[in-house]
Amino acid sequence: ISVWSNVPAGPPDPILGITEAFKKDSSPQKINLGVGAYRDADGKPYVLPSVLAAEDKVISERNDKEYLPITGLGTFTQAAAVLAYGTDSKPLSEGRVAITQSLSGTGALRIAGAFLARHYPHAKEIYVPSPTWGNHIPIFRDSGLEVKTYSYYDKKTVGLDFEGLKKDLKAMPDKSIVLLHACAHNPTGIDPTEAQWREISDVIKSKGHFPLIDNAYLGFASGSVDKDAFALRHFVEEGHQLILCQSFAKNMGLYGERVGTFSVVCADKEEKARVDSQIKILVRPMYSNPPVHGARVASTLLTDKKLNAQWLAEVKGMADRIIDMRSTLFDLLHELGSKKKWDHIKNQIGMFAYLGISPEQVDQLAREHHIYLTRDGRISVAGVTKHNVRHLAESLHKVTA
Ligand SMILES: Cc1[nH+]cc(COP(=O)(O)O)c(/C=N/[C@@H](CC(=O)O)C(=O)O)c1O
Repeated sequence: ISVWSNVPAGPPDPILGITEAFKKDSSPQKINLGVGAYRDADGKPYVLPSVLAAEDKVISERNDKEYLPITGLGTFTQAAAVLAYGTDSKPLSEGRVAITQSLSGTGALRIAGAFLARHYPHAKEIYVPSPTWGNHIPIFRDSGLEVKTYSYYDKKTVGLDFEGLKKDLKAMPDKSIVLLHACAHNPTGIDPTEAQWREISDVIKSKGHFPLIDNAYLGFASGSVDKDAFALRHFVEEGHQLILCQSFAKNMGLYGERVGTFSVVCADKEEKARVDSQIKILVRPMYSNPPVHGARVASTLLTDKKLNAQWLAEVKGMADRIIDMRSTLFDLLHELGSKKKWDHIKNQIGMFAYLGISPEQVDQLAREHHIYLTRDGRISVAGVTKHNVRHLAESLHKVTA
């Protein structure tokens, strides 16, 4: 018998599998609201003009294609760190942030899982919000950590279960590892307020928990980098020694270029050097060194003043279009006479809206209305446009009336 006869057929990815189903649908009315990838006003993939301009500049430099260092392109990682931690970040100015380029956000999270499993002395499990981005669970499980959850979403209010969240943080063993979404929580689109972030930081500090911050939407959520970086920068100012995972897939539209960073806030320069050495020991046998093109484009966008200003305007443009579609969908549902409360569609932030509908209603939207979204009722608002928002509103009204 074949050597692989014991390999079972596995299920399609809950998110990427939606796109497969969408592609099979021949209806001209079909809408893909599954994968969290930005679409322009015509529903097309969007390559930011500032990215194209940066790419032209990179290509004109006729660079070589030598290996990058294990931790990637230094000009990129330094600039990416400043973007996230801020120009006046103490740990950065004191030279105590160890950082490596990563294979986008997923790669950064995988390095985080492996680093914590190997070096974190107090626990071998990680607490993630319930719900969280689907891929978080296998990333940390495959890294050798046990995955547990803490309360996050309140079905009744389609809002944050803040009391439950604090209760769970207090109930965890001291020094637990806690995953936090820096902004634009996936899949709910529900973020703590600044006041709630301050309380969360206090509870985490009182318990000595370790914050692992996933920042996949910096600038893309509110349109302002500084606003979206509030939680991260507050935690750093409060003295938390955290890990940060950055992705430039969404805010630069560099999805397929796989551009991100993994960084660790250390106690001092000497510790940073030790941590840096262990990051290299982890990465070298994982993929040796990262792809160079996307990092050069991102580095140009972060360091060239004119292109940086253009890029920030374009990120705000993407955020604004999504925010506009939230209001349009809300208004249309109201116009159609829906009796349901849909305020959460407007109040949520970032790429996604968590509709609060059932898996059966999700199936009905696909089967009867050719609208594709993940079974948890999450839609990528980035996939909603002026052309398809009426079909979406009418269909949503029909399945929830
Ligand atoms: C919270 C979060 N963190 C990390 C990532 C990783 O993205 P990367 O391309 O590795 O930088 C994603 C991607 N989320 C969307 C795409 C996907 O599932 O891969 C999504 O939720 O649809 C996240 O939503």
